[in-house]
Amino acid sequence: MQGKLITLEGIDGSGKSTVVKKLQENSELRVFEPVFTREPTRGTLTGNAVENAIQSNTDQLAELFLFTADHAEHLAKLVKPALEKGKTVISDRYSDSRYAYQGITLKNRLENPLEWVKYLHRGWTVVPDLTFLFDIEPEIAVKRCGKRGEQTKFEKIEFLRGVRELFLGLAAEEPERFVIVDASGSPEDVEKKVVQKILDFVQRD
Ligand SMILES: Nc1ncnc2c1ncn2[C@@H]1O[C@H](COP(=O)(O)OP(=O)(O)OP(=O)(O)O)[C@@H](O)[C@H]1O
Ligand SMILES: Cc1cn([C@H]2C[C@H](O)[C@@H](COP(=O)(O)O)O2)c(=O)[nH]c1=O
Repeated sequence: MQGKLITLEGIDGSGKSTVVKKLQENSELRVFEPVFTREPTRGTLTGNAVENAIQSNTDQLAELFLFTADHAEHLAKLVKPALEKGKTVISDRYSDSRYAYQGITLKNRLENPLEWVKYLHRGWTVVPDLTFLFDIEPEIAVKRCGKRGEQTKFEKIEFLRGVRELFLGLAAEEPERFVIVDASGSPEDVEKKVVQKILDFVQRD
């Protein structure tokens, strides 16, 4: 039986990675031996190329193709093999980040960047079964990012305001796939909401 793909999305500083670390230590989830992963990937040719692109003044269209190449490698080498073995895969960021972030970075390059980026994925990507959208005010998120050290070009309030709106629009288009989580609470509160929903979802079938 095909495994389930669960993704966590949200603007920088919304607390996804903090909750993922808690999910990895959660004894109730450990029973399902989920495969934890992320985009951009780490320690891969494509992930390293993306990391370099983020740190430099890369052309936004080139950056989109690098993120998308990383997604293709991620699908081929990790996501699809795990799902085919019936594993539950939990990814910290996935394609909805590309739609939301590059939907903004490319807004002056393409007529309808969000739709074009979605089209780029059509026919070969794997659509998640369940996506948690960590929703938070960009002002709070950027303040959190500030506490953890150097900031990337994406961690700017006005930019993240646009990204947040695109994320919320994606969730409104697919209410059966998205669970919007108020990410302004404590890590423990957010983790509790996410864990319960995952348990309900994985045990449902
Ligand atoms: N619920 C929370 N309340 C207060 N601070 C938090 C909360 N969750 C995470 N943080 C802090 O905010 C910062 C960003 O958290 P984290 O890295 O988990 O966010 P993220 O969504 O994964 O960000 P990015 O997408 O940029 O990696 C960290 O310093 C973390 O300790
Ligand atoms: C997958 C993906 C990510 N991004 C952006 C979002 C973040 O600002 C950075 C790195 O992500 P991390 O969670 O902080 O490691 O990259 C993007 O613009 N497009 C994407 O497809």
